[in-house]
Amino acid sequence: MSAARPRSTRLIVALDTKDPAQAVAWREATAASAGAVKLGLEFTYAQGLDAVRDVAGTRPLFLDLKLHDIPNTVASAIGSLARLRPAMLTIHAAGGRAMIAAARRAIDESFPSGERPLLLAVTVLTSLDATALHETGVESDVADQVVRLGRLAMSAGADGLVCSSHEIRLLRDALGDDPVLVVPGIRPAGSAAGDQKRIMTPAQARDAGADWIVVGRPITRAADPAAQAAAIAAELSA
Ligand SMILES: O=c1ccn([C@@H]2O[C@H](COP(=O)(O)O)[C@@H](O)[C@H]2O)c(=O)[nH]1
Repeated sequence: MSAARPRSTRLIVALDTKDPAQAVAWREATAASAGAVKLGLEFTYAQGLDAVRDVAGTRPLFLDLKLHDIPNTVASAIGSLARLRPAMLTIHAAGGRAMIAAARRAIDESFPSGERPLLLAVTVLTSLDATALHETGVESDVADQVVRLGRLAMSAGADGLVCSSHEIRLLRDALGDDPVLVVPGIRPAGSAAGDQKRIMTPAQARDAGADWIVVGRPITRAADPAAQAAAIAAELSA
């Protein structure tokens, strides 16, 4: 394991809506508390790439489209996304070594140096527990599968991983401090889990070593999204 480096844990707010005006309102309400905005499948399929660019505005963009296809298609898709200048973009590690390596090459070829997004590989979705994972034919337990896919993705050229808080320490032990760990499945104490299965609080994720936490509904469904985002940011820096 490499020498520890100082880390702070920052907040990404997930703007999960089909409505551009709503997304902009959440972006503005959380601007003082969040270090980046996430736009993903819901918004992109509803409104298209130009709207993604407009809603992100000048905020760092976590473009969470979770690409998963044959290597040539993923590489071409990344070329099409380059005009959005995302700060981070996601692929599924389960797409395999050749797909991850093709994504790496596509980023290096499609983006000017200095403007390349972090290539993040999703390991095991935070909505999956052991039973749901086994139903897909994977017999390992969740943690082993996350570490297996994490090793694969990092050795194939990813910059970081999407995982739950439960696997952060295992990934750090296996891969050291280099991978950027982006962690959804975050629930402030008392929040409904919804469809998320592997959850922790913001402070727990910070203490485990997350670089970024991703929070959607606990902020966007709060009566006061600005106040909720500020409370999460305060919990991270406490
Ligand atoms: O494994 C994953 C990968 C991505 N996500 C995304 O994070 C947010 C979480 O939203 P909540 O409303 O806080 O549950 C959402 O945009 C997901 O697409 C994830 O949850 N798990």
